[in-house]
Amino acid sequence: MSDAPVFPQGFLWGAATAAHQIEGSPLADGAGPSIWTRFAHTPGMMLNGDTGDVACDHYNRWKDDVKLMRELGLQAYRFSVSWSRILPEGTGRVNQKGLDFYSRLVDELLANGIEPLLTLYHWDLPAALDDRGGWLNRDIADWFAEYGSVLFRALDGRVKKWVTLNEPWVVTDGGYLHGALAPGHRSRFEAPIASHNLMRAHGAAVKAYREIGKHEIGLVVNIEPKYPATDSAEDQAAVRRAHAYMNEQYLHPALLGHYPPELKEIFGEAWPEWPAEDYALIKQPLDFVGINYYTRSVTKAATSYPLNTGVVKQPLGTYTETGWEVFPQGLTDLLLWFKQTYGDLPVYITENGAAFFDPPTADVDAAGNRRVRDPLRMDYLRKHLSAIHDAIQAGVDIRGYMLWSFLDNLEWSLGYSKRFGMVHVNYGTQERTPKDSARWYSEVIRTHGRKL
Ligand SMILES: CO[C@H](O)c1c[n+]2c([nH]1)[C@H](O)[C@@H](O)[C@H](O)[C@H]2CO
Repeated sequence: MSDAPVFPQGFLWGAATAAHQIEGSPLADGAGPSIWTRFAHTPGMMLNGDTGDVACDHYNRWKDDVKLMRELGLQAYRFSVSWSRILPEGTGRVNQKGLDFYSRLVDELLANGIEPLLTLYHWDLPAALDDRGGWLNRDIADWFAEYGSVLFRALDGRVKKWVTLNEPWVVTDGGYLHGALAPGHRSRFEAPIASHNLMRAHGAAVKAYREIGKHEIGLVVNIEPKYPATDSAEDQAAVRRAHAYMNEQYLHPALLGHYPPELKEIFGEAWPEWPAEDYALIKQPLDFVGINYYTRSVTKAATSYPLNTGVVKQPLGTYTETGWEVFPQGLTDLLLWFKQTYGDLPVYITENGAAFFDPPTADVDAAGNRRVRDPLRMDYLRKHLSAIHDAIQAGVDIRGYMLWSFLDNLEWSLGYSKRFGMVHVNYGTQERTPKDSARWYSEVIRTHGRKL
């Protein structure tokens, strides 16, 4: 028997995407605009002026995409729903054609033996709600619960694994503090308010699910291990701030009912005192947590806004096209920290992957088959799956792995310049070509990890 890792029976192997990154047709069939429709059509916001108007045309090609998922042997598919397809004004009137799109998609997945994992919010807030304050308006907790309830009533039972939010940290840090993502605000006063309302909305949606749904619901966070650049007191303190800001800011209130104290230190007068009932709302019992892992940060004290930390590039490190260090050990370390800090709540790795330079068109090999050779991605994935197996062996309850991403897609404000897909997309022709990593992943799934 080879000593290759074998994953637990029932471990769920899949891949992930998000609505605005793959669907295209953002205003089709009565859908309302989202903040990303607006952001992408605001000059200067998107690299090369790219938009999500076409993307991977998944809104029209969804059936063939599900067929390809089956051919690749995926057991699960994590996707997100565009809120403004369901509720064009964000609340009130339901757009049945929007709901029908996702209902058909779920049925097609199930008919092909693929389990749907549905994310309610992957960053594409209805523009109509942004006009009413969006994540800065405390009413958004009710708006989000209303939206979630429409989907819970329509799809629960066919969908058995729900996620409320994808990465509240990125929504806040990118959308309200640094402005690199929609809605493009830059305020250390707005960021804590948006962040807190995101978590209130998460809690309100979980509460609503407990009244309507009969299956599982969780939260997806992006977390990243922070290692001190030196053992100096300044660098250790910088690690403490960076760790609290990214890794504890969302998991602590959701699972422990309080924020880490460092946030008050970081934001100072911009950190409000929240009412006790907010913490009770946020801390709803969860069935699982999704962890999105990409890289680590070697952290030092520095002058930066508002964290006063910096990341130290590793001279011997390997880096991806997005400038992230390849560091699989960080995933094992992080999963052990999660278990030690929050206990034995089930975990899914809901995103893991990398952008490397993949050619814009597929080659044709000697046998005439289109091929995209991506050895760096295969190496990245192999090492991270091995790191996950190490954590499982150490007792972390990891239930599944969703590779980011099923398709090359719109990398937000970086446009189509970064390719994360296991399947190559020729954006000119919309041709899909499974990369070598996809063929390899199929074998990993078929052998429960023995082919790592
Ligand atoms: C900062 O890394 C985050 O964990 C992260 C990385 N990623 C994400 N979050 C998002 O969930 C995806 O929509 C991105 O496409 C994907 C690749 O950038």
